Amino acid sequence: MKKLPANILVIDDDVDILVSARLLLKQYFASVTVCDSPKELNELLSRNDFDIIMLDMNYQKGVNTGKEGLYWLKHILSINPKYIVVLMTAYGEVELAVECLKAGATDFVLKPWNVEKLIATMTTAYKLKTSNTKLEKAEQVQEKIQKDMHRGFDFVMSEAGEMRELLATIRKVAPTDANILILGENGTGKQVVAREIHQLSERAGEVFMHVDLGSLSNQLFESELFGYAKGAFTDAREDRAGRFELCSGGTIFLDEIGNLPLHLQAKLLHVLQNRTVTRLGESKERSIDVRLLCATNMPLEEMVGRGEFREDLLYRINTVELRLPPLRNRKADIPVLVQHFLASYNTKYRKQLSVSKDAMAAILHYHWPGNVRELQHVIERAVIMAEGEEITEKDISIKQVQQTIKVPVDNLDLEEMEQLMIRKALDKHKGNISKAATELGLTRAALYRRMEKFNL
Ligand SMILES: Nc1ncnc2c1ncn2[C@@H]1O[C@H](COP(=O)(O)OP(=O)(O)OP(=O)(O)O)[C@@H](O)[C@H]1O
Repeated sequence: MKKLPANILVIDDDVDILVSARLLLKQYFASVTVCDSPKELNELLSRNDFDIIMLDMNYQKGVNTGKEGLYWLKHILSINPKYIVVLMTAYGEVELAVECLKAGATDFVLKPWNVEKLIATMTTAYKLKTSNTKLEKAEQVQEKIQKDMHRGFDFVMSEAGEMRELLATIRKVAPTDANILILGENGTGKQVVAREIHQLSERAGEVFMHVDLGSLSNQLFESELFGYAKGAFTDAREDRAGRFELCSGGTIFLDEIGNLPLHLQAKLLHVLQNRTVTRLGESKERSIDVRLLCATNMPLEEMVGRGEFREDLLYRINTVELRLPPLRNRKADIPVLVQHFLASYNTKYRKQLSVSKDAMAAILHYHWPGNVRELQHVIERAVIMAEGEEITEKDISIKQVQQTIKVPVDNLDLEEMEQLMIRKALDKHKGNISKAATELGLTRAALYRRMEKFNL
């Protein structure tokens, strides 16, 4: 028979009872700790994460009032009201047992016990513990999910051109449990890709937890990620699980990992190596089972060279590295993304707009410093502003199109100069190929060839 993964503590001053409880329970449950004095409770509870505590009612020879048991029951529940306590009472102590149930005990067993009844009681108590934990986790996770609800995280990517290989890699690595580091400029879609990986993994039915490390202060970083015990700091009014515990079974996405200060990098490394977390203000370690995805727009390898990022942490997080190219280098994605955003904003603003050829040409020739995020905003604004049936070039408010590109006079790299001049001409003429070609003294075909060469 498969043992239940329960961690049980049995407290009784009668050593014979402890020996037989241990022998019996070990056959059905993963871990059984025994102790002959409730005075050791504080120490035991601070070091271990017990699922069920089996507590005797009397600890002094000749005293059978059960008052001591009631006292220790209350003591345990004052440490954490969520503890599952099963009491051991003798025949004739029914009134006392009822009093204990009112005080918060989960159940009681009669001594001497009937083996089947004892195992059934302990199994039910363990199921109650796990469903309470799931409920607690669900409530806390719900809060985080609610925040994400209004955001659209549909993932679209062209199957053509530059992105084909990247898509293939995403599909290949997603179902594995490999740690993945996603690199790319701001707004290139690192978070969308992380969510897609989670969706394509075996953990899809579990939680996806996004943690923006860039927005957490040092103090918050530890309590948010690892949780805390009541009283660990001034505002810690109750025990709270951290994000790692909350998403156990699922995926954790550490965004902006490059912002993590060195001393916290060491803590994170410890968690990843041991697959356990210790809540602030506690000493016991709790196991976690999470898949790790990280993202950054910072050059982590250079940071390792400068001593700003731990090399051992880098190797732990980048089993697979995905580089999301900036939007300007993945032109095949632009029409797909435009249609995607157009469809969703048409629905949102109750319109049926399409994009005119001129507008699409301008979009294709812009260099999108803000990447997909900027494109999304531009399309939303255009949908709002457009008056006819089409989005025209004038609805596409790409301010930077008009900005002058400075040609560095000390740069003598001919290819780079050529690229800059072409971009400058295209910007000046808002993506109009004929006008840009005339200005550059090239035929349209020659300009197209160069644009292809430079991926413009
Ligand atoms: N491939 C994509 N398909 C659909 N939407 C996308 C895609 N890539 C990006 N987006 C949209 O662009 C916006 C920015 O994406 P996301 O937040 O994933 O980028 P990021 O690289 O994580 O940005 P930052 O580095 O600034 O946090 C989001 O609103 C997202 O929905």
